Amino acid sequence: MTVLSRNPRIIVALDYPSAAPALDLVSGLDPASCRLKVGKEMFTRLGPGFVEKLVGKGFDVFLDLKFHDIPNTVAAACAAAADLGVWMVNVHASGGSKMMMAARERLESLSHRPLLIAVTILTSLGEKDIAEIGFSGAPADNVIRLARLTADSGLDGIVCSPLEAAEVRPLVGPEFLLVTPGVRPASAVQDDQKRVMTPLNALNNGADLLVIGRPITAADDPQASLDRIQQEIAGFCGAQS
Ligand SMILES: O=C(O)c1cc(=O)[nH]c(=O)n1[C@@H]1O[C@H](COP(=O)(O)O)[C@@H](O)[C@H]1O
Repeated sequence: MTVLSRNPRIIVALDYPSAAPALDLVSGLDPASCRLKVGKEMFTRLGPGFVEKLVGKGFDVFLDLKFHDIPNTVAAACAAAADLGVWMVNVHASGGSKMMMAARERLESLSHRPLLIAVTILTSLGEKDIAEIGFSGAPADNVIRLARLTADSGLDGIVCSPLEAAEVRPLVGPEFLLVTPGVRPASAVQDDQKRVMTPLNALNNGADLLVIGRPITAADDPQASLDRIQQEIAGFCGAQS
């Protein structure tokens, strides 16, 4: 298993339509104080070279492409991600245990083995949304079910909302990573997220890593916004390090 230091706790989601504003923000950041996420928008526009550039600057990069396909395809895609030098990669837990195990086994065969986590129930979905796609019960019940499946498949953690972290933690043990988007400072708008919590409450609820995008990237002063969030959680991070 890849060794993980929980700190730094914040993963900045670089969801920008072009490289310039992302690189502008990144130029003021210290790899020791935050991690970065590249998702579908930037990867589709800018490709692997952009990811390698961030890795080259010394950042832990979470490549968030949420793979969901047949086991062989997902395993090969995860290996391609590993070749970029990324720190973490994700798949959808609803792709099933065979898919997740194939991805894990492929990564285990490599010299650079990124962390592998699975998305449970997207944080933009509420109970009605998941009913529409055939999931019964509350989002939390489904997160718990998929968290167990992910842990049994030998992955390193899950993506869930911070609302579910406290319920999931005792089921998966202390080492299993709970990576939580749906994080909003008290003053921020919710955007399209449905299951949200403030950064400090998310950590107190058992989240390990906070994925935060628009509260930082869409702010007038992204750096100041990130600094405020860092200050909000500084006491927690100091106490845990
Ligand atoms: O896997 C993810 O990172 C992810 C899973 C999920 O359930 N919800 C979710 O919002 N995300 C990602 O986390 C980021 C959240 O961005 P903001 O809503 O702008 O903070 C986006 O890049 C999403 O793609």
